[in-house]
Amino acid sequence: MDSIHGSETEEDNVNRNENLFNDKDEYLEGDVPVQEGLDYKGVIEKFEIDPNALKIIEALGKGRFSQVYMGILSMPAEDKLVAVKATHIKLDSVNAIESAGGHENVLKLMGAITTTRTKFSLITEYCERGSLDRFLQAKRKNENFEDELIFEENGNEEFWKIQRDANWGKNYQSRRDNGLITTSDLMWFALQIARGMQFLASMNITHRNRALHNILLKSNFTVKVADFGQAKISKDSDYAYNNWRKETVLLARYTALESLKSGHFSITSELWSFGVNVWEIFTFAEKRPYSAQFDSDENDMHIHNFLIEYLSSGNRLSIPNNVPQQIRRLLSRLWDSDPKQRPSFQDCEEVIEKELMQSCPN
Ligand SMILES: Nc1ncnc2c1ncn2[C@@H]1O[C@H](COP(=O)(O)OP(=O)(O)OP(=O)(O)O)[C@@H](O)[C@H]1O
Repeated sequence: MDSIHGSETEEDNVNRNENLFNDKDEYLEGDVPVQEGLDYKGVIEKFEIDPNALKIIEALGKGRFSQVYMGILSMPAEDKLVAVKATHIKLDSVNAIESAGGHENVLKLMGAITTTRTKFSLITEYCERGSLDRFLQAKRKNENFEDELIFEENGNEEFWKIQRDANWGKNYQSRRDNGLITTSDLMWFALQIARGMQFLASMNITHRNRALHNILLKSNFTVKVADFGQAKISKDSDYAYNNWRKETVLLARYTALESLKSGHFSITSELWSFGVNVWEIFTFAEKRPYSAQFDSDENDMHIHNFLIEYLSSGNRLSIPNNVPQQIRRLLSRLWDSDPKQRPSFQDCEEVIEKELMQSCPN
């Protein structure tokens, strides 16, 4: 599947610039020392970027703690399109990001501005198709999804479209070029997330900030896990504590049962969250997880207790019909209440790769 490439369509850009804001001039003119109390760990010298080498082009979006711009970074050999994330929260994660940026499916840190701007900025590689949740939402909205699963009349056995139509596999590139995505593409996204997460796990980095909007997509359909480590906000001030509380509530829908109970995260709890990401992919991120059972304000603190009760009673997210049987089984194992029973990221990769070989052997 590594050879699969896609080109950007107009429709893919739907919503991408939805959150435009107009304060870039103010940002560009800022030239004061970084705010006092900003508790980032020192970025080693080679990562510090000269602000004069960076030109802001346009705003891309806004997170809860940050504003993101597209920019051009002048480098010795070439000029590069980059994303500039201006953030004012305390970060524990710069060192983690630095050391982790060596995998195809992990967002690459190009540098940081820590000394001369009003805002601390992280400069990362630019992902043309933006966040995966919005990309999928647009595909669903424009009916640009082709389900490749075929069920026998008795409904018990499933086949791949390619098993009934040998030409189907040959045309995947032109389908992508026409803006259509398929079940194989969904599995391809899931596989790449597993690879990125496996890499982070091998470096002992727990992602923690696991929602699908933190997964970004390049024009060639390469997935980049982003924003890892950034939820590790220190608890020693009221401000940070309140943000940490909000973060906990927002991420509860992605959090493993045992972590909801204990507040502790581990590689095995990351596996549960990965399962929720796969569920989001196959539901086109149309709704937040558990919104059928508990749809409320994002800051509703009750979600935490609700989920502990709901999941402890053995309930899980209901898996839609477009999920292939093997992936369905994988999800059930990822959501095992016993963390030891969960498959590893490597196991996940194997299962998804095997399915992809069936559905899209090209
Ligand atoms: N490297 C990037 N390339 C292209 N677009 C990006 C990049 N990073 C972020 N964006 C865009 O900017 C938006 C905001 O990103 P950001 O990471 O600040 O917030 P978020 O992840 O959506 O929310 P939060 O930080 O609150 O979890 C994203 O949804 C995405 O559309």
